[in-house]
Amino acid sequence: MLDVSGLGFHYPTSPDQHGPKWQFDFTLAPGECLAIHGVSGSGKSTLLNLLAGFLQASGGSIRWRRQELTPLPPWERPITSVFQEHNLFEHLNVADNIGLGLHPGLKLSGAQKIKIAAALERVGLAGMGKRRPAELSGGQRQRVALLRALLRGQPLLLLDEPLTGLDPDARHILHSLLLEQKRDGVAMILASHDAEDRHVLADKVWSL
Ligand SMILES: Nc1ncnc2c1ncn2[C@@H]1O[C@H](COP(=O)(O)OP(=O)(O)OP(=O)(O)O)[C@@H](O)[C@H]1O
Repeated sequence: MLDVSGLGFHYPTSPDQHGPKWQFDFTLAPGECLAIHGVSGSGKSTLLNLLAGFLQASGGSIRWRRQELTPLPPWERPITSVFQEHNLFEHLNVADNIGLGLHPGLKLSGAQKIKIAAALERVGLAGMGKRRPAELSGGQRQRVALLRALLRGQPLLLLDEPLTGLDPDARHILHSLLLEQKRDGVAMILASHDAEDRHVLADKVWSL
């Protein structure tokens, strides 16, 4: 169970200004998806960045299976994030970008390489493992970023508009991939403006 309690945050602003402030409280069970939506600037990315550890909360707690996560740096949290900037490494090919999710030093077994090729095929990118990210379309890069995240196998997944701009076929494939993750017990938080994504994936919808 993810238990977020009294998680507070405000962006530092100049002393005579008062920036926006948030306090988040919610729980999420393994396999559940919480969708958050709201107008631009309502704080969706702020919440995801707090959970991922890219922003430090001013108070409150984030507990996963009773472990307190707030003191941990992002890489020690049981969390994978897929944010809007896909953060692919341009000097690595597609297969190696995904392989980083399996082994940070890219020491991959034959079985892991086969797993990467199969994952690429699953999302309609068969045979594209040797390409560089610059040789892919925006939607293809998005799929690579999502695969890298999923193959890491972390129990918590944070998704910031992961399917925006994809064509209907690609969306359909990624919906079934994400539903599979839920069945495997992965808990997810999805920031999405898209009502269909929320309808297909979310167990709870929260308007910020
Ligand atoms: N580094 C920052 N310093 C000060 N204020 C910030 C900073 N980053 C974001 N904000 C402000 O915090 C608020 C929430 O921003 P956030 O990016 O979380 O919104 P969002 O709901 O994800 O928006 P969008 O849907 O446009 O991505 C906005 O008013 C924004 O201007």
